[in-house]
Amino acid sequence: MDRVFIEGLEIEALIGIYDWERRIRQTLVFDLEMGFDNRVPAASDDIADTLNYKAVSRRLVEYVSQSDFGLVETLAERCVAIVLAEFDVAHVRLKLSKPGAVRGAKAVGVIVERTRAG
Ligand SMILES: Nc1nc2c(c(=O)[nH]1)N=C([C@H](O)[C@@H](O)CO)CN2
Repeated sequence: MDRVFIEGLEIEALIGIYDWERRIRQTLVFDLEMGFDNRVPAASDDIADTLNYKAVSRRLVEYVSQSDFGLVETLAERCVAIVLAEFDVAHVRLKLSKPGAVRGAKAVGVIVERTRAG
């Protein structure tokens, strides 16, 4: 299956389990891979036939900017649910990184892969 990807999408959010984290906004980084048959837009050369990565990015920015969760797991799960429900995507892989959250690590976070049911 072909894929459409979004790499290094930075979004500020209220996220974390500690008191100090509840008082600040932190930058999260989103890397997505979405299963999509790119042969149709390749044949038509029409943006309407694509999985529009700009539209997906905008939707995630809108959602994540307003979100408020303790765990990156929760936010990642909600984001993949939105992508599967609102876009013509059968499969999505999301790497959600929280840079600087652990001293000595460039980033920490989660990777989730979900396939649309049915
Ligand atoms: N698996 C997880 N571990 C941790 C999380 C998390 O969301 N998922 N969060 C924290 C803290 O919020 C941390 O990011 C602050 O530095 C710790 N572990």
